Order: sequence, then C-alpha cells, then structure tokens
Amino acid sequence: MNALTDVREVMRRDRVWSFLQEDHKEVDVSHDVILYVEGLNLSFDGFKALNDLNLYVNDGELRCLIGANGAGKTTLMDVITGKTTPDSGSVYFGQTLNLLQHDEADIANLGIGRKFQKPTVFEAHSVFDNLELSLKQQKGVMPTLFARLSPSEIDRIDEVLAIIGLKEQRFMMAGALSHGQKQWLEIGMLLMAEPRLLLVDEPVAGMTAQETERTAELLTSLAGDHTVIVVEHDMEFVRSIARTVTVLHQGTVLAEGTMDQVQNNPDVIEVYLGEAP
Ligand SMILES: Nc1ncnc2c1ncn2[C@@H]1O[C@H](COP(=O)(O)OP(=O)(O)OP(=O)(O)O)[C@@H](O)[C@H]1O
Repeated sequence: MNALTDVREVMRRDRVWSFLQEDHKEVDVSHDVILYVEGLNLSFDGFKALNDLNLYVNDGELRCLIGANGAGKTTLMDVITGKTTPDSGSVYFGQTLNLLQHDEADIANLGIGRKFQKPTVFEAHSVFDNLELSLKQQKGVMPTLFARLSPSEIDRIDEVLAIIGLKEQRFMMAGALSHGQKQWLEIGMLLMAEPRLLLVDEPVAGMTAQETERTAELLTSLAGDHTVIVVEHDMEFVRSIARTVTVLHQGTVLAEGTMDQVQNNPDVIEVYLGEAP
C-alpha cells in the first residue's frame, strides 16, 4: 500500500467518524418472521398488563393490533421499543437480535421506528427541513441546517416527500400543515432512517375521512419494504387496511386472523358482547 492509499484508508469516512457508521445490524428473517414476542409478562403493582403474550409478525406484513382500552397495546409497544422492561419473556428482532438486551436508542438504530399518536414535527421549520433534521438527527450529528446535504441525501428526502404525498408542500412551514399532513410528515421523518419495522399508534385519530383514506393508502404502500404494526381503534380503518388482525385482551392475544374471522370469533364476541371490538 502506498502513502496515498494509506491516507485514503485512514480518512475513510466510516473509519474516521463513528457517527457515519452503519448502525443497522443484519436482521435475520430467513424464517420470514421479523418479530418474535414470546411468553411476555409484565405486572404493575400486581396488575398483569401483559399476560403470557405471544405474537409473531412476518417480514413485510401490515398487522393491526386492536383491543379495548387497557388491553395492553401500548405496554406491548413500550416493551418492543425498549421503553419498558418485562418481568419475563423474550422479544427478538429477526432470528438473532434479542431486543431485551438493547436500550431504546439502540433499538431505534437497529431499525425499529415508533410513531406516537400526537404528531411532534418542528412547526417553525419547512416540511423539507423537518426531513433534513430527522436525517441528521438519526446520524447522530447535532441537528443543524447549515451542514450541506449530499446529492443522495437530497434524493432520499425527495423520495420520502413523494411517498408521504407532500411534494407540493415541501417549502411550507410544518406548523401550517393540516393535522393529517403533520402525521404523514412524521411518518416521513421516521422513514428517513429506513426502518425495517414501523410501529404506528392510532394514526387516523382526529383525521378527516379523506385524510384517513390517504393514510390507509400510505400505510399499505409501506408494507412489503417495511413491516408495519398499527394500533388503532377505528374499526372501519382497520378493515380497510388489515390482512391480519390481532386482538389483545387483558394483556394476552385473544384472537388473530382476518377481520371477518376475528369478528366472528366466539371469544371476541363474548368479550365485546357482539359489538365490534
Ligand atoms: N406505568 C404503569 N403503571 C401502572 N399501570 C400501568 C402502567 N402502564 C400501563 N398500566 C396499566 O396497564 C394496562 C394496560 O395499559 P395499556 O396502556 O398498555 O393499554 P392499551 O391497550 O394501550 O389501552 P389504550 O387503548 O387505552 O391506549 C392498563 O390497565 C393500564 O392502566
């Protein structure tokens, strides 16, 4: 190796700056399953929020998680994303990554993005800047708008703007967007990290019928390239997007199947007295 190649080798960006290193570890989906949740238990002061819960989600799937208030949906998302530690059980991302050995930041870096119900965009910045800030944030750089974007980063932002349907709003202040558009922007901000698994909490709460329809299209289009788990109370929306629905009740899985199978399931009917869950 001559001196020039030596210098080039030493100056390779991924060697010099650790924040440029690829964080995403290989997720082993050779068995088609991207998320394994097994025997999960969690009690709060003796109350079982999660009770021997088992859940398997396939790679590229769009799964809906439903259940009455207090069924354990949020607690399950908290455990998957490392916000809460269970008393027992296991959570694997693919075959090999034991999520219970990682903290919240690690889990995000491994490729699991979470969208909370309330949108949290930077209202005083443009739509484009929000995506740019999100890109820089996930690379661990101090979020600043002064560092220049590379052409591939600009391409990625354009690609995400197209996916979330906000190309025409790129220079608009995020604060001026409608509620639905803010939700899509936040989904876009998560997409900048190219997550393998997206957890989306009540995406259509407060949306107009048109926005709800557009959100159904967006989430459906994300499945395949990403695995998407949607927690939602709006049954009409769930019916419009779900191939497989998992019903949680008292911290455990009560039923799983298509929307029709679940709604005709005797256990579900008994729990919900014949009403839609
Ligand atoms: N930190 C906590 N301390 C005590 N109890 C908790 C805590 N977090 C959750 N719980 C309880 O655990 C149960 C499950 O709550 P969880 O929020 O997971 O339900 P959920 O299905 O998400 O309900 P919702 O649809 O209302 O959001 C509830 O009875 C809740 O009160």
